[in-house]
Amino acid sequence: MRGARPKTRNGSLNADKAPQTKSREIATVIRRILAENGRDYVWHYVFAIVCLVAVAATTAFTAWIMRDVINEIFYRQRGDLVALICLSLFAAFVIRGLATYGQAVTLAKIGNNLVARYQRRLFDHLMRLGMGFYNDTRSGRLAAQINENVNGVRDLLSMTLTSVARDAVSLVGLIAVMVVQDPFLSLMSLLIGPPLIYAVVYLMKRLRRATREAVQINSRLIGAMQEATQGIAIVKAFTMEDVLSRRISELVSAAEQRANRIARVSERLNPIAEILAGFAVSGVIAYAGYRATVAGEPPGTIFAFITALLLAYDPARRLARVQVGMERALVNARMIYEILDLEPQQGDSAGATALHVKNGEVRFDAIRFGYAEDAPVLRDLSFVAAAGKTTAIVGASGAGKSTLVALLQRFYDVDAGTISVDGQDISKVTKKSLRGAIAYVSQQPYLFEGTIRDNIRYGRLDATDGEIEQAAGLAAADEFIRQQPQGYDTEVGENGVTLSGGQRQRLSIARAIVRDAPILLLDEATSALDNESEARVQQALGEIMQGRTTIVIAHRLSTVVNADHIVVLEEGRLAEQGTHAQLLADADGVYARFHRLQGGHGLGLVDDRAEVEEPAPQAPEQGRGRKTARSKA
Ligand SMILES: Nc1ncnc2c1ncn2[C@@H]1O[C@H](COP(=O)(O)OP(=O)(O)OP(=O)(O)O)[C@@H](O)[C@H]1O
Repeated sequence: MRGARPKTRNGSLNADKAPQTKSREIATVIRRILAENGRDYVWHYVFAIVCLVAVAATTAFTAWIMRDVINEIFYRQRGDLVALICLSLFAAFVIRGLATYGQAVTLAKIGNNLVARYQRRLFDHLMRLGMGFYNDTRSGRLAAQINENVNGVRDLLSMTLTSVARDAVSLVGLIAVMVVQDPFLSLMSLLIGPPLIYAVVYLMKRLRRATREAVQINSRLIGAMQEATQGIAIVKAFTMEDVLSRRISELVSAAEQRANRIARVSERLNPIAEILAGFAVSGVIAYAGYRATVAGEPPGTIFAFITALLLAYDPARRLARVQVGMERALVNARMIYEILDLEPQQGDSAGATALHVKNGEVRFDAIRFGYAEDAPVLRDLSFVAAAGKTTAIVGASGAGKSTLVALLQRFYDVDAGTISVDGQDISKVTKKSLRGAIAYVSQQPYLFEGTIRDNIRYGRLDATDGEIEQAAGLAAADEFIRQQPQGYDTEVGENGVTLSGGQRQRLSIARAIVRDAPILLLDEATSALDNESEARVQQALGEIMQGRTTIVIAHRLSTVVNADHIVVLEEGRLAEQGTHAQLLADADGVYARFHRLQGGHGLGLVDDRAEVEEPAPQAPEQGRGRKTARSKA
């Protein structure tokens, strides 16, 4: 059952592993990209290939025709052929221009569509990955890596196509022209092939590691910048600007160094290729010059040969370079597939059915759970949150309260025991139906890009505007929403920065009200609320708790006192449970002890004096409780 826990780290993006890429992996990855996407682009590819072959053919033709230009026009003085040769040359250039345009636009279209496809696919996949993945992955870094890598998938395909269909075909055509014109000279020129291939293979190896490191450092840098700007208030409050600037500056330097290293390695190909080409061209000219001067050979053949040789140099250099570029694209594509190949966790079990909630009783039965194998967080925990009642969970920080709430929503799977809703094991029902039956108000409300109305509507997508406004009214949010510049249609800033903590909290309560779910999970906010808005939030929560099974991680004394049932956790175990009065009655109990020692401030409780109704005195210790309560009045 153990699922999306740190084990997913194995597939996490931060692993700094060196890729064991073999050259056939390029073929494997390209085959996979083609198998997954190729079918939809067949006609686009056919058109692009026709264009690329036209480019190659016209290029070879311009070299070929040079022999007739020299021999027929200049050497034999055939004026009648001038028009024909010039027209055919002009036609070749026109065709080449149009074909180049056609292939470039088609390839760009395929490439852009591929990028869009992979972006959609990645996001859909990310939404399905378990919480364990997000525990291990920094969101800014992830976004930067996706952005950087997704282009690699596009480049890999377009580079392959361009290099194979245009450059390889051009090269073959031009070599054919060379061989037909002069086989001996061709052999001489082709001698530079083996050292060039050796240089490419050597450089590719060097480049592979540098590329992966560069992607990782760049995404770390962009992620760090994003985190610094997101936490700008803390940065300023703690005057962290200089420290962060220094840290970012180190990352910037590292990224700069990697980029320089990549440039040095990949650009090394240019001087190597130039030297080899210079060797071939000067060798050919020397030999041809000898034949022309000593043997008196007409210049046409040699001229056509040299034209073909010079024209062949470009595609040959590009083909060599494309190998280097492909190496980078391959690293990018592999990193994309590392994310896509991560198994989504907490999938629905085979034969999972929809959860049917009648009363909404939630039962935790002998739960055991830990985020890591050898660090249990919850141990043999059993209790029942009665249908339609409020159950408060209290316990010291780190006792496992939030973990409990996460398990009920199946963010993680339990290691042992069962959680059931109305007798149905939650691991055997669909996640969608389970989460559909739960409305969750988190301690730190999260607002998404969009308007206030959109943010409330995320509770239930088919909610009408009327229902949204009614929910906002119940959450005591309607008034401040109407005071916003565009009312309900006001765009919220990033995570609602333009709203106060209390306002954000009330919007998230409105979202939960709109959901209209039978089970309510509340992680009470203790911060960011002034007395007035806290009272309003309390009142709003009171509204929606009516008649629903509510499990609340209680921080306020009033919530605990008024709860129907209190569950006290200690180091992941059930320490005791009962009502406030029952728990206080046991003077040696954990709850009473904390209450006594800390006068109501213990157990993570907040002293919200104005809210607390004085409980009936039942035990001597309760006198202290009352004292606290009374002093609040
Ligand atoms: N995502 C996580 N990965 C690993 N360990 C975690 C994770 N979340 C929580 N823990 C650990 O699990 C234990 C219980 O944490 P939990 O958040 O459930 O406590 P809590 O009772 O809600 O605390 P608080 O009142 O401070 O929010 C802690 O020791 C914590 O370090």
